[in-house]
Order: sequence, then C-alpha cells, then structure tokens
Amino acid sequence: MTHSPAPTGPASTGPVPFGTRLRHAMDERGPLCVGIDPHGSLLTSWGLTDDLAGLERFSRTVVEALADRVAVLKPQSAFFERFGSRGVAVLETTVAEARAAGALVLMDAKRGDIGSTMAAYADTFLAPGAPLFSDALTVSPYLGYGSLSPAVDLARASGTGLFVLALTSNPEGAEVQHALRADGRNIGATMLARLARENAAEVAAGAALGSFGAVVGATLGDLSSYDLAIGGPLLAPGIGAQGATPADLPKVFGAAVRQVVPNVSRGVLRHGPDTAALRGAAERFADEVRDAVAAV
Ligand SMILES: O=c1ccn([C@@H]2O[C@H](COP(=O)(O)O)[C@@H](O)[C@H]2O)c(=O)[nH]1
Repeated sequence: MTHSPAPTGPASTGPVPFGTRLRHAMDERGPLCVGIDPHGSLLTSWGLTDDLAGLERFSRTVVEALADRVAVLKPQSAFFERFGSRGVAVLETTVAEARAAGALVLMDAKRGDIGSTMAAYADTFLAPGAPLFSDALTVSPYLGYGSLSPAVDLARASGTGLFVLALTSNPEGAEVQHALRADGRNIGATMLARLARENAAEVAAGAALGSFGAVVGATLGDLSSYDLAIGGPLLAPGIGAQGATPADLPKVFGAAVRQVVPNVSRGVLRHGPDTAALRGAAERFADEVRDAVAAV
C-alpha cells in the first residue's frame, strides 16, 4: 500500500497548502463533508455483523459510493479504534482508498495533549508516509492552544490542515467554550481569534482559504456575536441526526457561510448499504446546502 503525501506545487514552493486544496475541492464538488462513522447500530441496520468484517465492508462501501464525488470524507477514528489494532488497520486502508479516489480525508480523532506528546500525534496523522497520513486532523485546544504548536508546525510543513474545536455542536460544550476570560471574551471566541492569526500569512499570500479551521456546530443558532472570519474553513457538524438542517446554515454562519464545510454522518449513512441510496442522500444534502448558500 502506498501512502501518498499532499500534492506538491512548483519545485520551489513545496506542498500545496491544505486550505488551497480544500477550496478547490469545495468549488469543484460542493462543500459537503460526509462522515464515515461505523456505529454498531448502523452496521446492524445495514445487515452487517458488528465486527471487523462488518467494519471493513461498511467503510469500503462508503468510500466506493462517495469518495469520487464529495469534497471531504471524515472517518471517525473512535469507531475503528474500538476493534483494536485490526480496526486501525481498516482505518489505514479506508484513508488510503478515499484519498486515492479523490476525496480529501479529515481524520476525526480530536487529539490534544502537552506539546511533546502532541508532536507524536501530529506525526501519526500529518507526517507524509505515516500509515494514517490524512489531509487534516481534528484537534482539541483544551490543554491550551499553544500545546497544539507541533501540529501547527507539521501541518504547515506537510501541506495538511487542522480543525480546532472552538464551539462544538453538543450542548455540553458550552460549559467550557462559553466560559468567560478575564478580558470578557469567551473561550470559543478566543480560539477563533487564534485561528485567524494562524491563517493570516497564508491569506495575505493570496490563498483563498487558510489551512487552519475551526469546528463550529451547525446546531448553535445565531452566532453573529462571534467573529467567524478566521480566513480558514469552518467545519459544521450537527446536520441530520443532531437536528440541524442545511437551511439553518445562513442563520448560524451569516456571511461566513461560504467558508463552511457542513458535515453529515448518520443522516447519509442510514441510507446504506445501497450505493445508489448513499449517493442520493449525499446529493440531496449537497443540493440543500447549495440552495441555502446561494440565498445569502
Ligand atoms: O462539535 C462536534 C465535533 C465533531 N462531531 C463529530 O461529527 C460527527 C457527527 O455525526 P452525526 O451522525 O452527523 O451526528 C461525529 O463523528 C462526531 O464525533 C460532532 O458531532 N460535533
């Protein structure tokens, strides 16, 4: 199996930055990100066994159905890790096959640790040649934003990206993310401001989108009190099973809606295992997103 690095630009420029690749994919294919979340209940409803064979079949089916048409596929690492090392081996194959078929792969592993350990997580997912090399990784800044530095540095060097948990889609997130700092800003807003700084040089150099994104739930209602103009993408989970709809996106994100990468996992996956049905569900979400964004 080969593990291809990010595509390179002209010889002197190094790898094409993730944000540039993502913008291109969004323009070509639409902005939808579909999750690969092999819940035990989904394996069962697909008529599969909740074991390694079921995991393998489920993941391969999603890749075959969607990797040649959606901008981003987002494997949820937890559902692979629960099968131990052999589940992780399926994840490796899934990532490689999805990338080979043309999708960008966002690994949803939500890693975050002290800097020295963060460097090892970054090597795991963002170092070219690593078995789990992905185009981008979700990370948690709640050991302090600065603890993410090794991942930021490697992402810049390898043409990959990060999505930092800023304002998550789950109601429990508010306890941490809405907490007020001494300067009166809340923690979520502070993360957005950090990301804007991270993206500034890339955007100033002409990139349409920076490589450092925020996770901002589509479930959160009006976010006009936040500065969402971070120069990078906004991953918006929460559409479908968590209750948000594509039509909510303009209300939630306002003018920043064109930077939004809406994520749907169960809302698409529940239509499997039929490939045509999976494609149809993804297309319906993609159409609804396009209509909602066009209306802004
Ligand atoms: O704030 C967040 C961050 C990540 N997620 C992840 O997205 C998917 C959502 O799945 P659905 O089936 O569409 O609800 C899942 O992998 C979560 O871990 C999130 O939901 N919210």
